[in-house]
Amino acid sequence: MLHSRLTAQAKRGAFRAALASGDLLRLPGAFNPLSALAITRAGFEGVYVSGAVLSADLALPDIGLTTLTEVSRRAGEIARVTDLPALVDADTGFGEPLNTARTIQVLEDAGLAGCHIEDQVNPKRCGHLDGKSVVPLPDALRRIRAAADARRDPDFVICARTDVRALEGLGAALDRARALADAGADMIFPEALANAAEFEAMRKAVDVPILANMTEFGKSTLLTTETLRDVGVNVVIYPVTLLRLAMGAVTEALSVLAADGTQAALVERMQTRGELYDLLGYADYAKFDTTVFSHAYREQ
Ligand SMILES: C[C@](O)(C(=O)O)[C@H](CC(=O)O)C(=O)O
Ligand SMILES: [Mg+2]
Repeated sequence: MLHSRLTAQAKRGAFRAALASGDLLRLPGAFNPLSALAITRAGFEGVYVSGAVLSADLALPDIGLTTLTEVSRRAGEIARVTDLPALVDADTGFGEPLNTARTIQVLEDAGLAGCHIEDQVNPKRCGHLDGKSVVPLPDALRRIRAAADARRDPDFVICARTDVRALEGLGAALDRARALADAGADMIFPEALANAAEFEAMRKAVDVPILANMTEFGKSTLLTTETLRDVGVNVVIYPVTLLRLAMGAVTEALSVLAADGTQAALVERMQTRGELYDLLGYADYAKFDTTVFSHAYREQ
């Protein structure tokens, strides 16, 4: 009931330990707190909070329009319902290095286990689209140093994302990843690597954990968990997968509803009332209510 019994600190400690284990941690993107419950129930190792999903949820494109307040609030709502660690997309840090420092503290307070900060120029865009650009290396390093210095819980994971691969090639991405790790990044998110061989090269280039972004309709081949494990990836995110599936179902359902004049044909594909209540832990709330009621009754 109320879902998470763990403090944010405990989740961060567990995330650190899991990263150090060398196992592959799978983090599907939650599009709301309820989907975070489903991810938890399904046995995944963590929850990802995507900037693309958060923007889309507000009916906005992913071009840096969302604010720290919006992101931290939604990410906090998601993080608090699960015992799993939640990693959030903090885009470019929401401003200059001083803003990035504040971002880290706000996200710590919101109960996140970590976040990633990228080296794109503002306004940023999806890492799998053309036309993006990155800041010079010294600026990228300043963002990461500011983030690392600001953190109060040493277990809060600061992941540095570099978007250099799609712009300057793999060699430049490997160089930048090394420099970001030296500047204090706990993990590297090399955006838009092409294939398994490139992840393998990244694995060899840095000593810190690396993250693979298995987003659909992008520049990266969709690799299986088996392949990702083989090349030594530590974290895999499926950032927009659940939202894309849900919106696919929504779009189709609307046309069936409009055509048939009833949702009857759709019912068998729905999560049932019973399944929803089970996921929510409805029975536990009812039990709690009874306890409160009996207690109050005895007092009278
Ligand atoms: C990971 C990402 O930053 C996100 O916001 O989820 C996006 C995902 C996407 O747009 O498919 C990105 O890769 O830039
Ligand atoms: Mg993003």
